Amino acid sequence: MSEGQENTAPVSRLPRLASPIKQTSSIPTLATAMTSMAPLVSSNNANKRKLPSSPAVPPPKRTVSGSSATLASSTSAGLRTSQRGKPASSGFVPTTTRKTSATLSRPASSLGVSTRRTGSAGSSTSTASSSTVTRPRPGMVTTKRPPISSSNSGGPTTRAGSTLGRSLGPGARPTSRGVSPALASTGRSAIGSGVASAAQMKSHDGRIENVERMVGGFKDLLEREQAKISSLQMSQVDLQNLLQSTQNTEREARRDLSSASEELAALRSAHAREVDDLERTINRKDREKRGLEDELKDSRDELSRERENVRELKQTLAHQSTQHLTLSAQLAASQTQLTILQAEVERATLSVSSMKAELQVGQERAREAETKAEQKVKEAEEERDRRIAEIEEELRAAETIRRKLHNQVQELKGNIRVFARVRPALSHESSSTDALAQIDYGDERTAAETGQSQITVTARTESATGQQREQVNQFTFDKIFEPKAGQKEVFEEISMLAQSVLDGYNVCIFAYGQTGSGKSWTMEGGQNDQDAGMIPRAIDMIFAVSNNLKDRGWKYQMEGQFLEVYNEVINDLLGNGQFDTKKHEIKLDKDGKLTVTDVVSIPLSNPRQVSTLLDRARSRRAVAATLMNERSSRSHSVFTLKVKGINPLTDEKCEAMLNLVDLAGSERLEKSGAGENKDRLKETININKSLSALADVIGALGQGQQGGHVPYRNSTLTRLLQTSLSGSSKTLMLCNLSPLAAHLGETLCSLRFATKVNTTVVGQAKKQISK
Ligand SMILES: Nc1ncnc2c1ncn2[C@@H]1O[C@H](COP(=O)(O)OP(=O)(O)OP(=O)(O)O)[C@@H](O)[C@H]1O
Repeated sequence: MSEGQENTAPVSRLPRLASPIKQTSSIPTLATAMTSMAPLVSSNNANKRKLPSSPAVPPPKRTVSGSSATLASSTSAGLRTSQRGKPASSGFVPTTTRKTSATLSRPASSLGVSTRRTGSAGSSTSTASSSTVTRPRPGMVTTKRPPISSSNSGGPTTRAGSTLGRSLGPGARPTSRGVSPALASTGRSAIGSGVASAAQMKSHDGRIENVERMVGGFKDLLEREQAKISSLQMSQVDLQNLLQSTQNTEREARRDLSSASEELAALRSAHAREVDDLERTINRKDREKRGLEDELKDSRDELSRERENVRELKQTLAHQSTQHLTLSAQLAASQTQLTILQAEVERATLSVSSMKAELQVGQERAREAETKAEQKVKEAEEERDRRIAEIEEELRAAETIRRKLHNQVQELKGNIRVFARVRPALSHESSSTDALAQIDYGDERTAAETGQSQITVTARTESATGQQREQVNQFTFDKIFEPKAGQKEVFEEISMLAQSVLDGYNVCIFAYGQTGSGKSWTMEGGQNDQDAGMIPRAIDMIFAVSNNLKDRGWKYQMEGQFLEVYNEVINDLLGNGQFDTKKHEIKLDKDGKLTVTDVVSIPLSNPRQVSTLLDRARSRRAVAATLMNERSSRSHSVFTLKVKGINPLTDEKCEAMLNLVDLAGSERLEKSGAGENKDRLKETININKSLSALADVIGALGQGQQGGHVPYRNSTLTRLLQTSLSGSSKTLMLCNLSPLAAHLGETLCSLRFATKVNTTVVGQAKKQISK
């Protein structure tokens, strides 16, 4: 609330003080009139000395009595108001009131003096004035003209007449109309001087008459003034009474004002508190309103959700009603079934009870039987343990015998054995009869009985005369594998050799044949288990057998190394870096143990490590494309598994090596297509040199040159395989053959080489006993 607004309310609450304000404003008017009249009263005496030059203006009787009446009514109204209620202080003007009182007091005193003088002037006038004062009524001031004679009698009138006579001069004479004696004496003295003429006398008479009229007028005026004075005195009394009551009213008004101010202040503070309270209430209500609006919004949302739920529930209800009907029908059917089943259950319960009784009898019997059986089992276990111990002892003896027999068989078979394997025609190769060479295989039953397999290769040539000639070439080997033979079948024949490694014999299996005849396939094989070649299968088997031999006291340690002979240089295929830059030397100690310097040998604890090892070696192999095979290997690869075994039970030890060799392609120079390429030419020359050195070594061994010279040193390959090609080792050559007619010449060369090896009788294999 603003300052202006605060001030407005109290003012509007003080209408009762309007009358005193009017009264106050009327007081100065009355006072002014009285003040203006005071000189008139006081000038009565002066007028007696100095006559006015014009007739007096009739007195404003109505104004005075009207003012008195207004004043009286205003005063009485103000008093009534004051007595009835509490007048507002703000509407009251004390300063003006005080000023009015002061103004009023002065004329009152002057009037009092004048009244006293008037009273002493004549008893009739004094009486009239007294009666006027004692009965103050507004209409009492009249224009009644007092008789001139009464005016002439009395001191003041005489003094006035003498004064007038002095002013008129010595010529003035007294008149019967009440001219003052002084004036009359003045006229008489003038006449008495006898100087004035008749005209002058006439003029003087006129003047005297005028003066007399003026005197009469003055008297009338005087009377009216006296009447006014009386009236004013009455008014003064009224005013004094009014003043007194006004002062009382003022005091009351002041008290009222004070209490009103206090009340106003209290009201203002209360109002302010109320306003604060209201503002707080409004704020709280606003917050409540916002909260309610939020709640309303939430409620609406919830309502809409509930409606949605109700709608869904109705749908669900309808659906469930349908289901309920269906279920009711099913329930009725089920109850029927239940009744039937309950009957059956009752029957079954009866039979169960009888069975339980039987079961109890049976259980007792079973317990008895169990006790007997446990006793028997215990006896049987003791017998079994005793028997196992006996069998193990027998087994160990049998193992020793088996080893002896196994090696005797191997020796009987010859320490160098030759298998031939013909690969199938590949998908990209023509499978027409003309494309394939005519290769026939001997009877399998005969082969099984004799231990020797035959292969017949028929070569058709045309003579210079155009005659068709047919050359039949028959070869006999330890085993011949037809194209349909899988990796598993081939390995079954090799596994006995691989097992000999665990018996302490050096074993060398090498794949020989022209490029693309299937050497790598036979030795390494494909990626899946079915296509796995001889190397992974041999490793798997050796680990499996070594595990089995643990029961018989054998403990084995194994290491693998993978070397490559390329252009007569040894590369370590497990070495670090992409290319092996180290120079490796082959060393043979006096105990006949062969080692290669600076090659990585990886300890093998499980067969899975071997596939990682083969992948690593394969990526490092020098592979070059030739006309014969798009992925032709131009080097000899030699995988060596070193095995060390110890049997604390039998106090046996053994140490041996398994060499699995994938020889480079054996094709002749003109077939390899390497003639125009120097690198290829060098590769082919080195390959042929090493292979012919291998043939020479085998040939030398075959000629029975025991203790004679065997040309191992003619090639790196024969030096590396020296221990495996000596009489103390077991050697297997796998001769790989192509089925294609186009490769017939190479096939016959390979078969002849293999026959040469096969007929070689190498000395007895010797078990390698480690020291
Ligand atoms: N018995 C087989 N069964 C199925 N595919 C074979 C068989 N033998 C060889 N192959 C396939 O014949 C192709 C040539 O074989 P492989 O690479 O083993 O010949 P290679 O004599 O080792 O040749 P290189 O001397 O150039 O290494 C390969 O694609 C191989 O998969």
